Parts: sequence; structure tokens; C-alpha cells
Amino acid sequence: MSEINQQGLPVTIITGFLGSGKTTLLNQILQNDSNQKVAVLVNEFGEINIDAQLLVSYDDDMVELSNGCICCTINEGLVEAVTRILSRGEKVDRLIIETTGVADPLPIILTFVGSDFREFTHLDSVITLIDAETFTPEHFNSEVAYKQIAYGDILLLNKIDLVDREQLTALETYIASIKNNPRIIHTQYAQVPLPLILDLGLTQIDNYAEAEHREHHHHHSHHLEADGFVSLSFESDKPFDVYKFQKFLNEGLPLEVFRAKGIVWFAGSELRHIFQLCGQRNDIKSEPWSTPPLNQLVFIGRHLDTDKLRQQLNDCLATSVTV
Ligand SMILES: Nc1nc2c(ncn2[C@@H]2O[C@H](COP(=O)(O)OP(=O)(O)OP(=O)(O)O)[C@@H](O)[C@H]2O)c(=O)[nH]1
Repeated sequence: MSEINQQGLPVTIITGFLGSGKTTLLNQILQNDSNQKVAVLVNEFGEINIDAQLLVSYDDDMVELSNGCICCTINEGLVEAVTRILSRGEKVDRLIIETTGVADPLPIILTFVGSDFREFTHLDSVITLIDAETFTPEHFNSEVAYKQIAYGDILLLNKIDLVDREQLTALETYIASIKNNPRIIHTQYAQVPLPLILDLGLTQIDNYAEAEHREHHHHHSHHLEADGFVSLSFESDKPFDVYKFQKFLNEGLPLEVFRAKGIVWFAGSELRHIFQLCGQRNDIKSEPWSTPPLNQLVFIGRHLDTDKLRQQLNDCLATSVTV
């Protein structure tokens, strides 16, 4: 029996704030770790799981947990999903969990270090993505954004193509002020040699004993409300008018929207469009459809007027369809 088997299934948790590059990293791992059987658990805050659809391999090994956050409301779902993976006859080499951008990683960490799973799994490391362009010492006034860094064993300072040297140095100085000897790696599109992030055995279980005790006496399921994040999921089997949608992005999009992503269908186009918005930046890429066309979008932000936003999106739909 290999050393890994004796220790149980290696688990890697990928965390980081909204839009920091978690799915991009997961795709890097899946593309480069092709000799291994990787089970993936993708959790999204929103009713539609967009991330799962944007992964390079999307098959039976994927377990999606949508509409909630595994750190609180659907933690039971996490336990069930992991139990399912562990009880499959087929050998699995590792489990990777991508949390939502608004997840507190601690309850997820404790699910592995403080439960029956401890016998069958071992938490290898917690990887935290940080968007070097948008992250500031105010950490978006979000307690979870702070905790994601505090509990990260490896910090990937991502999107370095969008910042200058001074901004990077300022960020590193801030991180060093809140965390002892941080292990920081600079990345662009989350590209990192896998030996630098996998199978390192970095998570120190003993460090969590006290945290586990505290959590048992503490209700953490209200942090989303406290941070003020809400999500709107929009689906339609009618296409958007490309000009109306572009006008909406340029003039109508509420400033409160911090993150948006989705699969977009434009009237007159045969392609599926992948829409991504992080802060002030958005882009749309196109590729062929592998499913019947439809619109599926998620908008996340603080204090969103979801009714108004839904109406604005409905107004972007094309009145006549020419595909
Ligand atoms: N310029 C630039 N863009 C990046 C980089 N890494 C990721 N992105 C883009 O940032 C956007 C968000 O990346 P994701 O990987 O989806 O981020 P995420 O953390 O999974 O997002 P959520 O799960 O929705 O919170 C996408 O459009 C990526 O292509 C980078 O290093 N540089």
C-alpha cells in the first residue's frame, strides 16, 4: 500500500474571493494532472452551477453543490458528497474542492480534520487565490476574504499581468502583516507547477484543534447575510440581442454587481459565449455549443435589487429570433 493510501485520500481545498481565479486553477490542475483520477467538488453560490460547465473535464467524477455555500447552509451536502466519493469502488487519487468566493474555509477544513473523515482522508493543503488587481487591505469589507488568506497554506497572488511591481509589493507587505511566513507564489492565469501546490502535506491539523472547539460553540451560518452578498440567477431559452446586452453592460449594470459569469446566447450567432465580469472588468469569449443554446447567468454583489436586474436582463432578450 502506498504512503498516500495509508494516509487516506489527499484533499486539496481551493478558496479565494469572488473572481480571483479558482476555476482557472482547477482547470490547470485537471489539464496537467491527467495521469491521476481526480474527483472534483465544485460549490457555487447561486442556483446555477456555471463553474462546473466551464471545467475542462466534466463527467461522473464531478459533484456539484449549487445554491448555497458548503461552509454553512449545505455542509451536510458536502459530507454526503465526500462519503459518496469514498465509497465508490473505483480508485480515486485525490479530491479537489473549489469553494464559492464567499465561503469561510474554516468549517470546510474542519469537516476533514475534525470528523470521521480524518481516518479516510488527509487534508493536504488549502490554496488561496488572491486577485492582485482588486484585492486591497480593506479586503472588500468581507470577513471571509480575510479568513481565506488567514487559513491558506499556499497563497497564489494571481493576475499579476494586471498590476505593477509596487502594487504587488504593497499587497505582499499587507499579507505579511496578517500572516506569519506566508508562502506566496505569483501567478498569471493561475499557472503554477503542480509540485509546488500538490502533495506537500502542508495543512497542520493540530493548528485547528482550538478553532474546532470554538466553532462548536459558534453559529457561522449567517456570515453571508453579514457580508451582504446576494446572487441572482437568470436563465432563458430565448437569445439576447447583442446590442441591447452590450448597452446594458455599458450603461445599465448596477455598480453593486461585483462578479458575474455565465453562458450567453446571442440572436444571429451560432456560438456559445462565455461571459465573465470581475469588478470593472468584463470579457466575452466564444466557442461552439455542445448543448442546445440557452442563456444562463449569475450576478453576485452586495445589496442588489434583484427584481430590477432581472427586468433589465429580460429587456435584453431579442424580440425576434434569427439564428
Ligand atoms: N488577466 C487575467 N485574468 C485572469 C487571470 N486568472 C483568471 N483570470 C480571469 O478572471 C476571471 C475569473 O476567473 P475564475 O477562475 O472564474 O475565478 P473564480 O475565483 O473561480 O470565480 P468565482 O468562483 O466566480 O468566485 C475569468 O475571466 C478568468 O479568465 C489572470 O491571471 N489574469
